[in-house]
Amino acid sequence: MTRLRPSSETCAGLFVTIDGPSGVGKTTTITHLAQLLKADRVTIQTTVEPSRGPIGKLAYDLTDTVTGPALACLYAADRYHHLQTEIRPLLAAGHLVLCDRYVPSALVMQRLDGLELEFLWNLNALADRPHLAVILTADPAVITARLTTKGPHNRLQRQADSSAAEARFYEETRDHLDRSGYRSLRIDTGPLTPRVVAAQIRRAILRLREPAAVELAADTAASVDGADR
Ligand SMILES: Nc1ncnc2c1ncn2[C@@H]1O[C@H](COP(=O)(O)OP(=O)(O)O)[C@@H](O)[C@H]1O
Ligand SMILES: Cc1cn([C@H]2C[C@H](O)[C@@H](COP(=O)(O)OP(=O)(O)O)O2)c(=O)[nH]c1=O
Repeated sequence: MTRLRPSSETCAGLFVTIDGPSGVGKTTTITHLAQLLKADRVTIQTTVEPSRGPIGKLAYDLTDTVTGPALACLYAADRYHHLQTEIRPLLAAGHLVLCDRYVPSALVMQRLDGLELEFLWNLNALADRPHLAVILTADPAVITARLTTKGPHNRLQRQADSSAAEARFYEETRDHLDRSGYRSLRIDTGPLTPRVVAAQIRRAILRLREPAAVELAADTAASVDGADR
């Protein structure tokens, strides 16, 4: 199978993506993670897919009425435009880019529409590989409860047993990403507060940036872990 383009190995910044079933806690975790990284004086930019640009808005608005390969192409088109207009320039300028949903979401959500993993992988083959792909998980019952609190937004999220199906497809997706050379980090968020989840991701990011920084920052991270569990 085709490999995704390695993320700008020559770029100055770091590209970190966060995926996981709808309602698992991606957006909440990113808010905490951004706070932690800003306190570390890391220059970060958060972004989201579908993007806030014209193709992203179209994909979001049409998710209830457009299905299958047509919808998959809309999300992929948004991703390529997002990379070109926003993500790559930020990386080139040395930012840490945190993206709420990326290719793994396509490999899961469009499977809920009956598409094959191989088709989706090939459709996204030219999308840059992130330096770190975080996959948040939890027991499907926990995810369903969180999604119910939030309120499902669209046709894909309202399907019967969608949380269980997403959780299952994420397991397959993560195996596939690992075999394809992605560096992934899986976190079971069931027993953890969002701040502890964020602290775990922060440590992985610091390790990527400069291994020596982990030791320097260990005290702070440990106090966050301990205080919020
Ligand atoms: N680690 C966590 N533990 C408990 N509840 C959480 C956790 N993370 C998120 N939540 C709650 O779950 C709901 C969905 O979170 P959200 O971040 O919007 O999910 P997503 O972006 O993955 O759809 C929110 O009510 C949020 O407060
Ligand atoms: C990035 C991406 C998102 N989506 C869908 C998943 C969500 O249902 C929707 C984004 O809606 P949103 O309400 O922002 O979901 P969440 O808060 O759970 O992240 O877009 C795809 O179907 N394919 C994709 O490639």
